[in-house]
Parts: sequence; C-alpha cells; structure tokens
Amino acid sequence: MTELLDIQPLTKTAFAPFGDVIEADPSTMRYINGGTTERFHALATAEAAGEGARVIINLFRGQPRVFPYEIGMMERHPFGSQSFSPLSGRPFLVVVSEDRDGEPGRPQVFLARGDQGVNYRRNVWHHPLLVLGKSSDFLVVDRDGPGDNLQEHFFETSYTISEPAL
Ligand SMILES: NC(=O)N[C@@H](O)C(=O)O
Ligand code: NI
Repeated sequence: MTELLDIQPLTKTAFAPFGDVIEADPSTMRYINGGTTERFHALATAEAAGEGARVIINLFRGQPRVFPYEIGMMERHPFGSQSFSPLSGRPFLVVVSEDRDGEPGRPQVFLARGDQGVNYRRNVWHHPLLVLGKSSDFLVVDRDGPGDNLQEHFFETSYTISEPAL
C-alpha cells in the first residue's frame, strides 16, 4: 500500500520551516557595480559546523528520475546546510519532512521552477536530488569536513509521487 503525495509550488513561506528559497526576490535586491548589476543579497546562509569544517561549492549533474517515483528514504546532514541551484534552467522536485523524534515525518513535495533554488538548513530531512525530464546541472553549496555528515532513514510506509505536469 502506498500513499500518493501531492505537489505544491515552492514558495518562501511554505518552505520556511525547512530552509530558504534562492530566487531573485525584489525585496533583497540592491544595485551594485555602478548600477550595471542587481545583487539579490543574502538569500540564504551556508552552515558548516565542527572543527575543521568548511563550506564547499560543487556541481551535481543529476539524471532524471522515473515516475511514478517511490520516496523510500530521507536523509539529513547534521553538521551543515546544503543548497541546490539549477544551472540548466529546468524545474526539479524538492522533498522535505519535519522531524518527528529523530525520524522524518510525512514527506512534503515542492515543485521548484528552473529559476528557483533551495537551501536545506542544517539537519533538515530531505530526499536526495530529484531531477525531472533530462539530465540537469546544479550548483551545490554544502559542508565538507570530519565527522559523518549523512544520516539516512528508510520508511516502512511507502510514499509515491506522480510525474508533475510542467
Ligand atoms: N550525497 C550528496 O552529496 N547529495 C545528497 O546529500 C543530496 O541531498 O542530493
Ligand atoms: Ni543531501
């Protein structure tokens, strides 16, 4: 028996319990470089906790998922945040859960536009990158350093996502 999850649009407000939405929010914009550049300032904060930890910048090239897709597990990074910003301009899925006594609760699914990224706050339950349609590149800012920065949880209940209409 599987539970079908609905998909909601990604908005700052809806995503606030889990982290930040990285998008060209006019309220954050200031002109720089003699007015030739718009700076959308401090959209998110990278966290890297622990002795010897550092913030790193990566590229992820994700292959598209096959749908209907089963959300069988969630993960989190106890020592740092993790952000995903699309470089290929394609929408992607973001799946997060509230924490329930150290385990992920019912997953919530967001559809991110191709001009939106997300920053998962440190220790927030999320599903690994979920790419739609075709191979897509993402700029990923997260934490490197000592310690095990990956905690995984495998669900007993099965959750399913249908492919979103784009
Ligand atoms: N493993 C890895 O670096 N990526 C995951 O953390 C992910 O959230 O995609
Ligand atoms: Ni992750």
